[in-house]
Amino acid sequence: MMQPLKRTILIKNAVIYTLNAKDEVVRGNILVQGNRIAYVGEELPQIQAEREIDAEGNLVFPGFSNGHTHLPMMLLRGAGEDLPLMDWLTQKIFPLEDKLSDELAYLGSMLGIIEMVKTGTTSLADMYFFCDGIAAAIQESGIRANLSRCVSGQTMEEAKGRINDALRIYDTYHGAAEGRLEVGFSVHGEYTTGTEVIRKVCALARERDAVLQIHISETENEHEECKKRHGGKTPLGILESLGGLEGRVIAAHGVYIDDEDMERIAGRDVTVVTCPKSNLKLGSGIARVQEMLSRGVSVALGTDGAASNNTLDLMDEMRYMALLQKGMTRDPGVMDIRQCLRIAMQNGARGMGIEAGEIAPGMLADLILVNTKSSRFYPRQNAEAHVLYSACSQDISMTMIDGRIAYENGKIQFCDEARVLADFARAAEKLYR
Ligand SMILES: CSC[C@H]1O[C@@H](n2cnc3c(O)ncnc32)[C@H](O)[C@@H]1O
Ligand SMILES: [Zn+2]
Repeated sequence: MMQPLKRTILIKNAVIYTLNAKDEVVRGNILVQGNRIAYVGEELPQIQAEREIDAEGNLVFPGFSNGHTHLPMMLLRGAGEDLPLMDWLTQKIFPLEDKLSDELAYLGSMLGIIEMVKTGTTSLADMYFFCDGIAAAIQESGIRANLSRCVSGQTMEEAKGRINDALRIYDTYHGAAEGRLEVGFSVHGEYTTGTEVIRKVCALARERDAVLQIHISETENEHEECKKRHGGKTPLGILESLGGLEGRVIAAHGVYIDDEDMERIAGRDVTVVTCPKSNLKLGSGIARVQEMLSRGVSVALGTDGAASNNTLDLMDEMRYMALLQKGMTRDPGVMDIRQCLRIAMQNGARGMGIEAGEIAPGMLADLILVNTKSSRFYPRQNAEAHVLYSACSQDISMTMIDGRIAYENGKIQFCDEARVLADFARAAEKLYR
């Protein structure tokens, strides 16, 4: 018998969907040592683990990765309904955002992370303001995140304070939380931000090899107005001309990116994050995900904020994505199950440069257990189809992030959920007063 090791967790008797290059499914065991996966296979490691989990009847997958969200917008859920994007933003969201603070952003983020972890999310890319509050929630909860302070403004004068704050957030938090928190840079969108400001933020990201996140071609109006203002150039065309496609990019939404745009970004370090529910709810449209994939564009999945979704549940989101693409293309053969799982669990992590999204030795231990006891998993023949088409996030029995159990059998492990909910409710009362 080997010596006991610190923070060693042995998950036994599971059906493991590795999402590795060979797409192997293993009936066996996973050894987690520290924050990484040490072993995956049929053999039972002869080790005295700190914790043994008998996962009989459970499936293991990499955790979901949310490629685009705004955590504090949990506070704004239900605040603006049945409106198109620009009216939603200007009439409902911006006035409430004027009343936010770091304390509110912290509470909104804590509740958002609780919802995410309960629904199997292990990493996220957030762009917002009040990033000190968001960073506190990320650090306290144990989730993995790429965080960026959003910059907008037509002139450098207008954007200067925001750019300085983005740099302060980078200097303060990049690499914090034992490396779980990385900091990127973000631009709200071409339509709210002048070209010199975009150029500057792109350069800051590139110089640091940091991720640049931006809303891109979310609505037809945004896409067409950009072309009118810039001699036919699309938002992605503008970004390219400003040096924005040379580094690592998360392009959120991409509903209207055209064939030329797809050619522009295929093979580059650009991940288009599709947010199907937010796009449906705001009446923005349906992204051409299948077309992007067939042209070699990397696509990941995001929820956007809880004010436009209105959940942060990627299992639900993944199903919307699959069904919409089949319906839109009138081809049930597109978006097969493994491809959907990769988009929801692997591509976001890759876009953020996170070594997760695959259950394999050496990878970060970010994974979920899905319990198959409910009738939703019967008949027993095609469990992965049930995960995509009939399961619900309540079937997730455990979420592990960085080798730590963040959620297990209905209970959040990193905080007192009832206390967070009570604090959040009190703060929201004041916000809406
Ligand atoms: C970039 S975060 C700051 C800013 O963006 C607003 N926002 C949230 N969701 C969307 C969206 O889908 N498109 C455009 N802008 C969005 C948020 O309310 C903040 O003001
Ligand atoms: Zn957004």
